[in-house]
Amino acid sequence: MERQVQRLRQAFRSGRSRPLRFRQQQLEALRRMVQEREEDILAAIAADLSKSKLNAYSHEVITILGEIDFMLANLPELASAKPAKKNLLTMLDEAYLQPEPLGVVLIIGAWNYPFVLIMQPLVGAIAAGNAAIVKPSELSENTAKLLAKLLPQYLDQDLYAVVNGGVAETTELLKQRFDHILYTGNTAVGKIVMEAAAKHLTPVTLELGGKSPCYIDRDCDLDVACRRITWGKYMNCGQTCIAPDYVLCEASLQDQIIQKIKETVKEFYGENIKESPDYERIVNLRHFKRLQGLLEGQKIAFGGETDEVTRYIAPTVLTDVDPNSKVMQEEIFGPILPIVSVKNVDEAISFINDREKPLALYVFSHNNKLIKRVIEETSSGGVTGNDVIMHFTVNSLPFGGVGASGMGAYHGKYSFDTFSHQRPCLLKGLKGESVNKLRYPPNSQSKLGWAKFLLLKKFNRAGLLTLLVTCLAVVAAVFIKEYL
Ligand SMILES: NC(=O)C1=CN([C@@H]2O[C@H](COP(=O)(O)OP(=O)(O)OC[C@H]3O[C@@H](n4cnc5c(N)ncnc54)[C@H](O)[C@@H]3O)[C@@H](O)[C@H]2O)C=CC1
Ligand SMILES: CCCCCCCCCCCCC/C=C/C(=O)O
Repeated sequence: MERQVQRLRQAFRSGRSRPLRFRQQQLEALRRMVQEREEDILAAIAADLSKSKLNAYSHEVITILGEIDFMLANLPELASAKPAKKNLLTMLDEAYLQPEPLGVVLIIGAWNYPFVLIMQPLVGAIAAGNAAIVKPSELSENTAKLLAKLLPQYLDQDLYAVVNGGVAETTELLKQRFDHILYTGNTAVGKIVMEAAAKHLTPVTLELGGKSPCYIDRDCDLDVACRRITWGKYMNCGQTCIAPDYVLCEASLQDQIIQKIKETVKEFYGENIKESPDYERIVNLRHFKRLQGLLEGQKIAFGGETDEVTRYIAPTVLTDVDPNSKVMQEEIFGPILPIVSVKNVDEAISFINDREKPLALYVFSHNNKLIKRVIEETSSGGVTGNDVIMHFTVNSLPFGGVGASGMGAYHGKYSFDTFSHQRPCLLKGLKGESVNKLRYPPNSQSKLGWAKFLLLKKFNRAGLLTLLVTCLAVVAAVFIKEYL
């Protein structure tokens, strides 16, 4: 592994990944890969997650094609130097921010959206001019194998590599020195990644999970709210990092919500959910058993059927859930939706604030002021009002967590920035020493006065005019002294 990282570092140092034309070519090759190998990609995702090809396309492929198109359309602007504001001491100089690639970056993906979670960060890493190693999850082995086969066929092999494997291989990989690590997965492993990165002072982006709450206000269209929640909760069989984890609402709403979600489940998946091409399965037996454990001792409003052989768990709603029960202590990551009753929005806000900061927060209400208040008085990675999941799809919004749900963010411009260093550059000429004398020793009261004036003074319009005249006078004096 050490050799592999060295090989990538050498290729990065050659400067090959930097020219915009090269980055564009690699992104175009990536798009060609997705288009030409679409069938293989859909089949791999389908096999990993018991997912229909149609859903594999809309959950994963669309996102990546959109991200590549965004980068290709915006790369020249994103990569360009941005002029910076100057102070009076540097007003004749050139000041700008120059985005530069970080070097060799590592991207570690999770199994639940195995294609998106590798490809979307990779698009950002390439666009920003880096070399990259990607490590897909071993739990989604079909997609992992396919990525290891396809990426070298389309991308520059000296700059981009795939490492496959489980804990042992990832542990070995994490011993190497990288210039950035973007990790997606659970919080416990997030800490392991951060600890390993600290040994090399490598910055990290951690895309973690958490329990994303969903508050339903009394003043709300419950039909619409329940349809949207049903979609976001049971998509991918609940194995979505930003799925609504649990519902908070007043006790009087509980029965209606249960009824409406039940009707929507029937509308979406039919009478026989097991036969529905739109309903996935739990990824493996360990997670299946974990989820079965969360159902123990709970009051099941509907659903609750399980089948170990196919790892099927029916869309389930739990009612009157005790906030101290196990299902409310860990991220559910499955098709189980607990409803916890609260007296009012104040109690909902306290409930949310008493727990770790979630990755997403959802509020449903006709009352925009209430939505804004919940946003104002809580914290979370992202928010969608009157819907779920959808903030993920807006690539002008950074995607990431806060506190225990992660650090850093990506998507669109934010991916480019995550994998770039914004290098501050100040370019001065070699003239103007008479002004510079103000900052050279020996210091004096009058020099300090000038320094205060030039660096601290705030000007109104009239002041600015006076200043302009003063500056012109200074420039004229300098000019006369140095040239005449
Ligand atoms: N914030 C986000 O964008 C997302 C967050 N997630 C979160 O990820 C979690 C689910 O993913 P996991 O089950 O963790 O996926 P996972 O089991 O696929 O693990 C994630 C990655 O970590 C590696 N890994 C596992 N154990 C390791 C160890 N001891 N040392 C080093 N590397 C190790 C795996 O090989 C894999 O590549 C959920 O909490 C979910 O909310 C999932 C998707 C997106
Ligand atoms: C008109 C069709 C619109 C289809 C929109 C589909 C949006 C699906 C978004 C998938 C969400 C993936 C979220 C990934 C989170 C995670 O990695 O867990």
